[in-house]
Amino acid sequence: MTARRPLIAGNWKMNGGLAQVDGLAGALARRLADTAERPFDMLVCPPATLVAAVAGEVLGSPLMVGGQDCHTAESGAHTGDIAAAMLRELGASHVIVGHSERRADHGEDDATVKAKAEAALAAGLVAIVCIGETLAQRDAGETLAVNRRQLVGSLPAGATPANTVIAYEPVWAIGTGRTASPEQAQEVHAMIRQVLGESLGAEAAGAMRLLYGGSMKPGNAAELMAQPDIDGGLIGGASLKVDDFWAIAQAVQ
Ligand SMILES: O=C(CO)COP(=O)(O)O
Repeated sequence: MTARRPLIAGNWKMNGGLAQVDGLAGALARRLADTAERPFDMLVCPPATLVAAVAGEVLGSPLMVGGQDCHTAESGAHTGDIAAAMLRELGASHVIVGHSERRADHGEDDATVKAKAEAALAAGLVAIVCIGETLAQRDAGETLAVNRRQLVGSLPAGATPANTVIAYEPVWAIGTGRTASPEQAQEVHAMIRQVLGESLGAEAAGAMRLLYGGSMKPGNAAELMAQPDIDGGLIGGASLKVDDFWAIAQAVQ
């Protein structure tokens, strides 16, 4: 089995301002620089308005910067939208696509998410493709089927372990303080890796990073990331506090 380097990714969502450029991103970059042993990669995804400032702040440090969304097109008449290449030009290396909040708030379906992920790859960004079931779907016993459908429908053509990360984020666990149990998360992650194997082959599936997201905190990160198919976290609320985000990274074994 290929060793997968854990990825600790923070999704700031629509939070943060100029104060967080130094106070959050800068602080994390300094901690990373001061840490000799660092068995993980770390990424922050601030709002688009802060990507350039954060990228400038952390330049030369191991801390990576990503966007939270991109358009499917390279450019054009799409008021208010952002192209993947624009994020890349600012210094971003990653972009989140298909977050459940965007699927809900902006009606993004799997085909749109796939097109966004492909736009990200074309621009040289790593796509973090999000999937996850609602509580109603889980209660109806549809968890594995829903996640399989979303994964197959959202996976970009040309996905490799180097350019694509999958994030499993059960909608009912996001921002609720109610996290999936390690067993619940692992069950879905194992299915994801199996489905990836069917479309990409066993070697690529074994090397691709699968993140868990949904109320990941310092107190539950270790047991989640100890699961065989969980390779890090996509963290919302706890990524807005330097100490909490750092503590989650320290939970990597
Ligand atoms: O949606 C998430 C990350 O993308 C998870 O958010 P919380 O960590 O706040 O539950």
